Amino acid sequence: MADDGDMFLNFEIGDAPIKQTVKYTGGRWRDRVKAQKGEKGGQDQSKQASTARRDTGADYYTNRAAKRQRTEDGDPGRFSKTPRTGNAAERGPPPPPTHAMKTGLVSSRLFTSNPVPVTDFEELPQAEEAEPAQPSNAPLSAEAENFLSLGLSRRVSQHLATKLEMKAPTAIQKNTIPQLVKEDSDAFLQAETGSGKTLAYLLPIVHRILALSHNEDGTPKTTKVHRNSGLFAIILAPTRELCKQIAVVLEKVLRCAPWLVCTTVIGGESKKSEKARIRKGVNILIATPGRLTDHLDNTKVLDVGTVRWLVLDEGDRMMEMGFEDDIKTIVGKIRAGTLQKRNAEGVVLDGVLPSRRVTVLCSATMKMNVQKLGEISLEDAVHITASKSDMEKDAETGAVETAFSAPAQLKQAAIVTPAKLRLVTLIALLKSTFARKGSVMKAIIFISCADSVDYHFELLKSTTPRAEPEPKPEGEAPTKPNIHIESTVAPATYITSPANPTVMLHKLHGSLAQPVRSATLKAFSECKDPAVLITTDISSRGLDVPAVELVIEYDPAFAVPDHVHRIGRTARAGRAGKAVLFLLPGSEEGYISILPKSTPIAPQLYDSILQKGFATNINVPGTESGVLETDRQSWASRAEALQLHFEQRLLAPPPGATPVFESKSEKFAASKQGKKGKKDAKKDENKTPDNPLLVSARQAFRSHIRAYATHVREERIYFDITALHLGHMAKAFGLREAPGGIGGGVSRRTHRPVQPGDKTNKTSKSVGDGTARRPKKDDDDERDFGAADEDAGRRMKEKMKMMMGNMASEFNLG
Ligand SMILES: Nc1ncnc2c1ncn2[C@@H]1O[C@H](COP(=O)(O)OP(=O)(O)OP(=O)(O)O)[C@@H](O)[C@H]1O
Repeated sequence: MADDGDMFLNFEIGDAPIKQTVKYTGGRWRDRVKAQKGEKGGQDQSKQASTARRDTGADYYTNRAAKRQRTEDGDPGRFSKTPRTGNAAERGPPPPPTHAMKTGLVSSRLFTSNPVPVTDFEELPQAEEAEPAQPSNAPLSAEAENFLSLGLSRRVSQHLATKLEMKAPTAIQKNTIPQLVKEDSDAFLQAETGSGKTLAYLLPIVHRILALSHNEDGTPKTTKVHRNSGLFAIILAPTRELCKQIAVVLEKVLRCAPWLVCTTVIGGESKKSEKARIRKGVNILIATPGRLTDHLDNTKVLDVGTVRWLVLDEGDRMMEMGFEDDIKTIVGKIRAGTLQKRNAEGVVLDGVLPSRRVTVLCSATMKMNVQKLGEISLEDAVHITASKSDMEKDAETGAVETAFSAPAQLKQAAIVTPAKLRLVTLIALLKSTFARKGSVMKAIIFISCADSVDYHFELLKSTTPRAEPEPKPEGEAPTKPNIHIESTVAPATYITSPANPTVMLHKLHGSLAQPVRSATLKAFSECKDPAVLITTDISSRGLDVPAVELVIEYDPAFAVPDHVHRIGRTARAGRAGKAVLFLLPGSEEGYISILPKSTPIAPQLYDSILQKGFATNINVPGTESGVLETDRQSWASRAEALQLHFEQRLLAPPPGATPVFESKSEKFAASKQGKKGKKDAKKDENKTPDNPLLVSARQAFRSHIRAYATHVREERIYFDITALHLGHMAKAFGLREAPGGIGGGVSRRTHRPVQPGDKTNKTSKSVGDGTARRPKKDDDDERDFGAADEDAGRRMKEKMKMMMGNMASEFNLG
């Protein structure tokens, strides 16, 4: 069945519902055509429609769908590369008729020509049915274990219990702390996400530095230690956010020893002020590799002669981000200098601090590059895991074989959603998640790239201007608006409900200026209202926001270990959590089979999500009634009306502008309608300014498709760009057809509208076929899809060639 409804929509602009010719079904073909012509009121209009139909490529859907049905191999054991197509109606209970079907009003067809999942969902346990498992990353029982018995001083243990409310260690802390307190060997810590690895390495370091000036019982020694006594530890982490987070944890611990000082040196901040802080004296330095290398080269006052610990947190990520050379330089420089046995003030360090330089490598997952990092940085390291039996096994075999998995208490589900329905399913899921106040406080949505994050944030945020803050009583200073979060935090009207009227939307990615990134993360962490963070993989590592109860992978991770880190943002330290993965029907369903799971991942069909999410009205910002008007109150008609609403928003001309057209075919058809020549249409093209949301949608779509081509090689069998239906995927971006310019000269984040708070508008940098190497960055960032790898570039080209051959007219590629 062709997606006929779409072709007429290509002409439609503005908010008002548009009259469409009634679509006739049943009966003989000739009669249907006759009736259709009669309805249209004449030969001319009918001709025009058929031209438009050809131009928009609507026939393509019919042919392609029919072809798919014919080539269906029907082997249920295999994931067919090209999924079956069919109506939702063919797969089970038919969806309620859409309001378009009933009334002849235009709707955006979502439920036709969709691929059918290859999994038999009825056979599988549903997400809700899974038994809750015992938490695997929770603190141990306080009766059985405490920090004092692990060898930490009374001062530190009491501080943890009374001020930080941590009475007992987690399993990884139990196994790490005694080792690092007593021994001086290198260590490789590997444990689940949210299991407390940060304190596992920080506490022994603080304990041993504290021992320079204090006895075991807490009584002071004659030696005094202060910020100028030397730099004793360096902690490296891949992202600025993670560095700041580690610093916050360490500062809390150091409140029991306020004479010790830690600081961060990270990219995106003033080097001058970092130098000044180093000059004032620091005992523990937390840094991103790029910035530390810079300081080692240029900041003379940075003396690493007293450094006893080098911690590499999220080691695999640092390798992945191209910091291998920086890490080699750092390790080399630290090892090169003579180890000072006494500090400048004559305090004897050896015996209390390790008598050699200790390197600690931390990771929740194990990748090949971690082994390489181990070779660069570790010498005879002990492998420490949460389970003693794993450690014993590894010690016996001499190998590091511990499998990584998600925390046992984390509930996981996969929603198999056709591309066209992705956007409305996401909103339905969020709507039902936040339906009741207090049910879920915070959710994180992972999206493939920064452009797409920007677009989804703009699309979902409220369009109504924010209310002015209440005036303060006289004499009181007015609260200053936080300028850093003006463009990254906004109410999310579409996903609210009468019971939960305020949900705050946040966005975070690596192309935002550092003060904006920090302020946004802070706003999300401290938000008292329910909150959603839309983000890239920049937030997948180490981020610890305790109230995150739901993680949505709207775009699957580029490699399985990244998936484990992403879902690990919830279910931390023994808390409950849920993770939902969006997959397309067909080969993507097979991805579930390679995911490490402590509990089964229950695949779910999108129908139930839509049904639940759109059981009630959808709130829409900026309209008089405040809700989305549909003439039928069924979930399916609400879904289609919402999709149409988004498509209309994208096509609405900016205030005071002439209408904007999405494709050449639209321009051509519109020029014919208005009895204009092609020349006039060309003139219009020059005059018509694009709606910024439409520009953003196109850019997001392009970047998303490029990103899709960069899944790791082993997983491309599931994420096959050549099997992706670009037209359907465009719908998930509110676009009526896929924009061109995906495969050719790829420009790096340039067409994105500049937003307040963004870093300098990076100049356009064409990288030809997308094969250029990633530029070396000052610091952390997420993937840059302008510079997709060579292989991805080739596959993109293949895909484009294939698409060009079949449907150049539909997608306007060229
Ligand atoms: N002994 C403890 N008792 C209670 N809570 C703890 C304990 N140790 C750590 N936590 C809490 O557990 C959470 C997760 O800790 P942390 O961020 O160190 O985990 P992680 O293992 O490094 O996770 P990831 O691999 O995701 O980076 C933090 O909120 C921390 O405060």
